[in-house]
Amino acid sequence: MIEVNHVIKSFDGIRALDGVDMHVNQGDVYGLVGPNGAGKSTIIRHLTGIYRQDAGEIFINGEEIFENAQMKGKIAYIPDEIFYFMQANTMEMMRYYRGLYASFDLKTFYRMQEFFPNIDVKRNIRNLSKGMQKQVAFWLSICVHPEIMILDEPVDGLDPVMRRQIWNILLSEVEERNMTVVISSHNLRELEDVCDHVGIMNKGKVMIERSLSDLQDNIFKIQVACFGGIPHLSENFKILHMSNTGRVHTLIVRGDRDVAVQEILADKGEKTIVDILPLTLEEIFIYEMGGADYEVKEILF
Ligand SMILES: Nc1ncnc2c1ncn2[C@@H]1O[C@H](COP(=O)(O)OP(=O)(O)OP(=O)(O)O)[C@@H](O)[C@H]1O
Repeated sequence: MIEVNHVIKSFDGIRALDGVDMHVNQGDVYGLVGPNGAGKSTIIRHLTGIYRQDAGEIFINGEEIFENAQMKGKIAYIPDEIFYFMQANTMEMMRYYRGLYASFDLKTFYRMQEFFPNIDVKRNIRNLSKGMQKQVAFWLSICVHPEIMILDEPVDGLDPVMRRQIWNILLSEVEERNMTVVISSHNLRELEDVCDHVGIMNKGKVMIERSLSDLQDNIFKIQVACFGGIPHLSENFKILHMSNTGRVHTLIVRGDRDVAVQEILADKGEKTIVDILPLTLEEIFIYEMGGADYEVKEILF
């Protein structure tokens, strides 16, 4: 269980984190999304005990993480920019991980070698491609059998087959051992397939935190074919976006979908055609960020 209560962090007077609240239960696969500079990597560096917050609380399984070596031994972290020692090859890094993590499982290391056929374990890792370096980081981290895995842009730079493989391995660890996963990524299409919870960050805060299914239930696209102008919805709904083509109106709405249909039929008559369409995580992100004043601007020349 990860609990973050009102965490604040400033760098040179700039607030990178401005009161972050975040909750991740054991066994959750939690996707952390947000625009560039939202504070995702900064909060991740707090969850891994690299940074100490200026204010607020961070508890992992009820314990503070900063300078808590025992708790850090239960967490595997793959940063966006991976560090390897100069001249080290995969075997040497594996021995380093074994020394660092009591839970490192040598059998898993050799068993998993077949998943990474392109990695020459005797070759200097720094000479491997960026994607191969990511593979090694993932391979070593999985062998730790961590309670919590924290990943910053985990599949960035990996080819499609390897991406699928990495997600499969990750999800089977979640299923078999109830591992908790926090993933920061801009690849919302892939996150949607693996995450069960989502936190949307903006300007140093988590502005929305929900299960993915709740999030998708609560915001939807509604298409209404009707005469007599824009369909009306009560104040119980927030309309995030509206457009129309002829007499077909498309609304992106936050609220209860059944009630929305009832209200539109009451407003426009029973013969009105109302169609409800689910939104992808990427669409939800774009519309929610539009409401938070960060939207795709029309380009006019
Ligand atoms: N070590 C640092 N020193 C100074 N400013 C920092 C430092 N780390 C982060 N920041 C600032 O904190 C803010 C949040 O940065 P962060 O890297 O956490 O964003 P992010 O959400 O991970 O962005 P991205 O999606 O681009 O990776 C930015 O304004 C960044 O410039």
